[in-house]
Amino acid sequence: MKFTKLHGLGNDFIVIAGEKELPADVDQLAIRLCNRFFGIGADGLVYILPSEKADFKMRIINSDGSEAEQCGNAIRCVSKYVYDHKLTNSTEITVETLGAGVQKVQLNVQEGKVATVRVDMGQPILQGLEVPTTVDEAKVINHPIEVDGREFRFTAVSMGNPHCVIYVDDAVNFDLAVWGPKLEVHPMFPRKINVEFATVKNRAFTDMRVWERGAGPTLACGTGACATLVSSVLNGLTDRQATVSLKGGDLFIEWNEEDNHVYMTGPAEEVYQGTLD
Ligand SMILES: N[C@@H](CCC[C@H](N)C(=O)O)C(=O)O
Repeated sequence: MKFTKLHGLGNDFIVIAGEKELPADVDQLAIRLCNRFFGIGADGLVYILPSEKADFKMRIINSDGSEAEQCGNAIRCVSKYVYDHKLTNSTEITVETLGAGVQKVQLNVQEGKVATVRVDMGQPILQGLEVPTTVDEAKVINHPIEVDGREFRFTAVSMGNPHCVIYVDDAVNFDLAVWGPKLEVHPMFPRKINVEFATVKNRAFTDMRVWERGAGPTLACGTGACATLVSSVLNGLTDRQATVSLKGGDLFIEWNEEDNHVYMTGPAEEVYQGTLD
């Protein structure tokens, strides 16, 4: 079986195309292949499948074997793969996701290859029970949460997958490894959660570090960057267009007032191809 390794700002994926459906043991396969010591190593295993509703379908399995509803960096990688590998010659495509519907993608092609990708990530979900959290409120903004005697305040946003955004003094040096795993499995989050620690630098620029559900600390998270921008607007901290700066690089995020959709623009890169026994 052939695979291709791609990444979006260092959030890396093993991409498999050409299959009709997910294998039955895809959770075990993801755990084995994503292992950085005994496998290929990646944050997730991504399948590009045929779709009845869109040009392509994407499924993403986290490195712990759990399936995610959506992945912003993976959708950029999938978009680059299908164009660069000539599965399409269109620079405007649609990709079906498990939890965020069909997404419209614009490809920026330079010298015959996709350099950056702009994705319509759809409308954010803000109703507390729908994110899901255990808080039954229309919006969960700056809500208290206690972990090991420390109180944080979070804003809940679903981009198809669940996120909680927490503002801290210094996101870049924040101790992700201590607080991330505890918040990920907090009882307030029935399907677990992706945790973003953010520091707003000015109305157009935010530092963010992420602890991902099912994958731990990653260099970047596309849906997490979208959730951070939405949260920052809800908290009155940034404008509706801003750069979210991650460990692996920057994403440009817009939350459009007219259609309520969030748009994400960023790069995707292919690293290598290989064959699995
Ligand atoms: N890295 C991703 C999100 C991947 C899924 C996430 N870990 C989850 O379980 O929801 C992104 O770029 O959005």
